Amino acid sequence: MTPAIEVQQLSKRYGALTALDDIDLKIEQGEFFALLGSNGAGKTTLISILAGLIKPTSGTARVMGYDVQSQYQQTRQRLGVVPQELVYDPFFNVREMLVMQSGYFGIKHNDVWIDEILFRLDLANKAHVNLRALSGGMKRRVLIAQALVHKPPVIILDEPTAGVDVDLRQSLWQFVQQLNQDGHTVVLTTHYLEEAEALCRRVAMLKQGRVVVLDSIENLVRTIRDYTLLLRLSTNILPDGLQSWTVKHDPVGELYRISIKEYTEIETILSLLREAGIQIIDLQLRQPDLEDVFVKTMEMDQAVAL
Ligand SMILES: Nc1ncnc2c1ncn2[C@@H]1O[C@H](COP(=O)(O)OP(=O)(O)OP(=O)(O)O)[C@@H](O)[C@H]1O
Repeated sequence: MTPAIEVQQLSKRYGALTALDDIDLKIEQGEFFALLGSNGAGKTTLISILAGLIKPTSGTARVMGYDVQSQYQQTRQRLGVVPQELVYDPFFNVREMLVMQSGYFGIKHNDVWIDEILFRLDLANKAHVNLRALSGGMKRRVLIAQALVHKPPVIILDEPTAGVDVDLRQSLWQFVQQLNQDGHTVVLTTHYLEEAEALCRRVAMLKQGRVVVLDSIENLVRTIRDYTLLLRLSTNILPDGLQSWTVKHDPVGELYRISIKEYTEIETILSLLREAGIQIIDLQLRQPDLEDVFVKTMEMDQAVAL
C-alpha cells in the first residue's frame, strides 16, 4: 500500500541554520502517529513542507504517493493540516468560512459534513458567530473544522490542544480517534506526552532537525527500566544505607523520589527504613512512560542509531 507520508533525504536550511537534516520517514495509511521534539526541533518545518507552504532545500516528500512540490494539487486534496497558529479571516462567520473552504476544494454541497463537523467539535451553536468574536479555544476548533472540510485521508494536527479546555480535548480526541478508525491517517505533534501515549502507536522524535527515535511507543517504553519509588515518610532524616540510590526530595507533598532499576531493590529500601525505625506514610511505584523516553532522548548528546 502507498504510504500516507513518505519523506526521503529531506533537508531544510535557513542560511546557516539547518532546520531539517536529511530526514527519512515513512508513515503508513491508517496510522495514528506522534511527531515529537522540543521547541525548534523541526516539527513545524516538516509539516509546512508537507503542506506545500515552504520548499525543502533538498530531498522529497510525498503524501499518498504524490510529490508535495510537483503534484501540489493532488497532495492538497489529500491532506488536512491544523496549524499551530491561530490564523483566521475576521470577516466571516464559522459556517460561511467552512462553506468557502469547501469551495476552495471544489466541493459544492457540503452541508451534511459541515453540520457533522460543527456538531462533533461542539461548534453548532457558534455557526453564525463571527470568527473574531470567538474565544481562542473556539478559534482553534474552527481551525480543526477547516482542516477537515474536504475529508482528507491524511490529517496533521500541529499542537491542536494548546489553549483548549479539558472538555474539548476529550471530545476532540474522540472525534479524531473516530476519524482514524474510519481509515484516516493521523499525525499529531504535541508537547503533552501523555496525550501522545494514550492515542498514538508509533512515534518519531526529532532533535535538532534529525529523527533520533522511530519506533512504537510500546517498544520504547519497554526499553526503559527506570522505575521511581515515591515515598512519604515519618521523618526527613534518611538512613545512610540509602546513599547507594539517587534520592530526590520533592518539597511539594514532602515526597522522596528514589530511582530503581529492579523491583528487588524495593525490598532492600523498605528494610533499611524499617531498621531505622522510619514509618512509611505513603508509597507509590511509578512505571516508566513516554516522558521518560523523551527526557532520555533529549539528554543524549548523540543521536541514537535507528
Ligand atoms: N522562516 C524561518 N527563518 C529562519 N529560521 C527558521 C524559520 N522557520 C523556522 N526556523 C528555525 O528552524 C528551526 C525549526 O523550527 P520549527 O518551527 O520547525 O520547530 P518546532 O519543532 O516546530 O518547534 P515548536 O515546538 O517550538 O513549534 C528553529 O531553529 C527555528 O528557529
